[in-house]
Amino acid sequence: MTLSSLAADLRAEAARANERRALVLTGDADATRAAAVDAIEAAGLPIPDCTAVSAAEDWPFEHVGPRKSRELLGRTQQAVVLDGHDECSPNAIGRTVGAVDGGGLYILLAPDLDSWAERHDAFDETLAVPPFGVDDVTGQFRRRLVATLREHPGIAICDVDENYDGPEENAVEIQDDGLTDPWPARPREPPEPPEGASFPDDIYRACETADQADAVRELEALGNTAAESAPAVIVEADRGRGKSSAAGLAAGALAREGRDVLVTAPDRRGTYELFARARERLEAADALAGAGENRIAADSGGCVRFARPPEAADLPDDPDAVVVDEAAALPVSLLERFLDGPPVAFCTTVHGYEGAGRSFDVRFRSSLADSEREVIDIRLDEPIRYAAGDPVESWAFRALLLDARPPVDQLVADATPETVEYEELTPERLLADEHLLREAFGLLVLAHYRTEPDDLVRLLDAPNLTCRALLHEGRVVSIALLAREGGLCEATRERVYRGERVRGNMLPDVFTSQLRDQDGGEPVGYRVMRIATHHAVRSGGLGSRLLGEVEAEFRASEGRDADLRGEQVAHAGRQGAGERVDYLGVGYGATPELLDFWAGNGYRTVHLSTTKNDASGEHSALMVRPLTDTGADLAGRHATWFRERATGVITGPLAGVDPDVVRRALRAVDDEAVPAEAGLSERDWRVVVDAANGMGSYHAAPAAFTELALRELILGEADLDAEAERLLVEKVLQNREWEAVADDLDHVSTRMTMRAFGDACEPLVEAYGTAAAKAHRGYWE
Ligand SMILES: CC(=O)SCCNC(=O)CCNC(=O)[C@H](O)C(C)(C)COP(=O)(O)OP(=O)(O)OC[C@H]1O[C@@H](n2cnc3c(N)ncnc32)[C@H](O)[C@@H]1OP(=O)(O)O
Ligand SMILES: Nc1ncnc2c1ncn2[C@@H]1O[C@H](COP(=O)(O)OP(=O)(O)OP(=O)(O)O)[C@@H](O)[C@H]1O
Repeated sequence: MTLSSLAADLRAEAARANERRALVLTGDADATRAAAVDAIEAAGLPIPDCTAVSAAEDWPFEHVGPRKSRELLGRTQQAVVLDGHDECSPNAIGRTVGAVDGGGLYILLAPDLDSWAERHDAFDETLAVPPFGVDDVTGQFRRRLVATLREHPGIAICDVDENYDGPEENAVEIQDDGLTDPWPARPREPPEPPEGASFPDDIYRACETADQADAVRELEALGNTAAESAPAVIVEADRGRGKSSAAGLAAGALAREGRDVLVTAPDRRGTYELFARARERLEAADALAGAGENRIAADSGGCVRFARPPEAADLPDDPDAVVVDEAAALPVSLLERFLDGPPVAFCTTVHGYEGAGRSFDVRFRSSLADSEREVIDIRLDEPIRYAAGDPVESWAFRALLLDARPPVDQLVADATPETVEYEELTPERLLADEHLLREAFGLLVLAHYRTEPDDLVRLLDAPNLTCRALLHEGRVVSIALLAREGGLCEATRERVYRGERVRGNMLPDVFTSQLRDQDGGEPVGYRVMRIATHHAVRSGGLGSRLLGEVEAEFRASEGRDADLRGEQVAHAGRQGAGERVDYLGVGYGATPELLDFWAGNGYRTVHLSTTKNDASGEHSALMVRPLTDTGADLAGRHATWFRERATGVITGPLAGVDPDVVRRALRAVDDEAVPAEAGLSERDWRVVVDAANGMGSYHAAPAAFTELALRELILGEADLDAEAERLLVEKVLQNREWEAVADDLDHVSTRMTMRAFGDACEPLVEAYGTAAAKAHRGYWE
């Protein structure tokens, strides 16, 4: 069999079953590239519908660079060539494989499969974070990838000779023909418009599958603005089931009725299909009044418009309905904000390339249940691009662990801090036990809305990462992914101080370049990149136990020789085994609950970022738990600097932040960062004492109140209740107007707020007042 006939057979079989087939061409880079073009021609695939993702540029069809694979998301092509010679990232595989249509070919180019794992490519370079070099990156992911390619049906593997000069010669050795002799696909019946539907028939006739028509029928609820409790429609599907299109058809129908539909998604490009469907429906009804980049308008006055997630959550211009596409890739705190608005649809990919529907389910369902919303669930199963059971999709799920999930609830329900074992999950251990790997990765996916296939390589191959877990009867119930940071040599520290970025060293980078600490990159820290406890056993102390175990393990390094540091660590093997660790740290999107968790485990605030995370709208909190004297020095000076800049940044860039975030971040600042004396003058104290007695005003000595508020929010010696603390944050630190504070605290009048402010001053005088201050109290008695 020649490459030509194999390509033609694969294509014919794919077309018959409306499935895809994969063709892996291995060997010399140029030879495999030439063979890929020949295979596409021999298969008779139309050139305009083919794309190569490759660092090489000489292709007879569309070509995108290896870092631009995102451009294929949501698109449909007849063939996609992923050129793995220069780099091969799981994200690129995930994004490209879903773009191939039924009847098409997915072509993967790779070096010799037996030695692929040992080679280093450009993607490996991104994993080699200082002080590690690319040689420290292992090839475990590729080893596993090769095994899955060899095991799965529907995947042809051919070795291409270095002197390849045409598909008809014997220049290709077929290792596996990948043919499965499938049943022909059953023809798809066009769906009928359902009875009693309120959207016009043409909307339903435009649906591709019965599942999609059912989804659109349920999405009619978005027009239900009169309902007592506005509905929340959840649309879940794997990729390519037409959920974005369903939302687009519904949005088009609503706009035609004159409704204002606000659409949001983590990435504007991902809403291309949604807008395309809405626009087609308006055009078909001759109702399109205009189309701009982020807005299409109907002649009824309705529209479909896009806003980025944090802005959309403010519900600009009061939309009549909201569609959140790829909702699983957004943080829950942001999704919750849509529950205060009009009818809303959340569309999520169940087994996606970024964010997973399962995690959305686990994390967001309880918020939905607590809301007043009527919840309508829709699931689309029938694939549109290709038939159900497509072997290439099955392979991609397995190879990238897209369907990895934590253990089922029943197996871990009895886990407590007493029943679990603390363990290091080494890549070798995870690879030897596919169950464990799936459970561990499944739990990590839950930990963070942005976990993506590339994280699998990081887990298996990155020299700076290490994984610890608690296991209950062999099942992972709590997991932490730790990144080794710092220990940078002087030259690197100097470069960072001068503004150069240093990869994979988040805390040292912020300490040095943003916070101007020339020595901030010297101590060695382990940053908790991700931590997650199985949802069935949260709040049972497991997360804290895991952090406690990590601390005990790394604290044991205290007595170690401090000479084994810096660049030398790279030679000490993965994660620099044996070096002394100065601190544990963490940086995360700050919410009141998470701040409590970290503070409760002894982590102390050293920074609150002044800019918001693009996707979540949250500010990052950076916290540190020192383990050695060097770590304590670092933590101590940063805590002091944070206290010193706190008033300036809280009145400025953090003025709009949730006061509970500010309160808890400040309470987690080390008490040592606060000077022994409050430093108020006698007159300042008189103003404060008078304020406590309802006289004078905050404006008589704002700096004195600011100093006292900050002191109390860190030390808590006056033991104010939560409401009084919020008042101090909003009025004194964030400098909001009395009306705004009264409104936010649900006070009936500003007078009530001012009185509450006076009441809060009394315990401050008691806790921190000088003798003279206390004496002045006598004046009012
Ligand atoms: C770097 C990062 O990864 S930050 C992101 C952390 N991970 C996540 O948010 C993933 C989802 N959440 C989880 O997996 C868990 O809630 C964790 C890891 C945050 C905490 O693990 P648990 O095993 O529940 O911790 P543990 O039982 O020791 O402590 C729970 C305490 O943390 C706090 N807490 C933190 N997050 C939450 C939350 N979402 N809801 C309620 N309490 C929370 C509370 O103070 C809670 O105490 P309580 O139950 O008495 O109210
Ligand atoms: N009703 C429809 N009319 C025309 N094309 C459709 C329709 N529904 C789906 N498609 C096509 O099928 C493909 C998948 O649809 P869509 O993007 O809506 O699905 P999805 O579930 O959001 O998938 P993904 O997560 O891959 O973007 C797209 O190429 C789209 O053009």
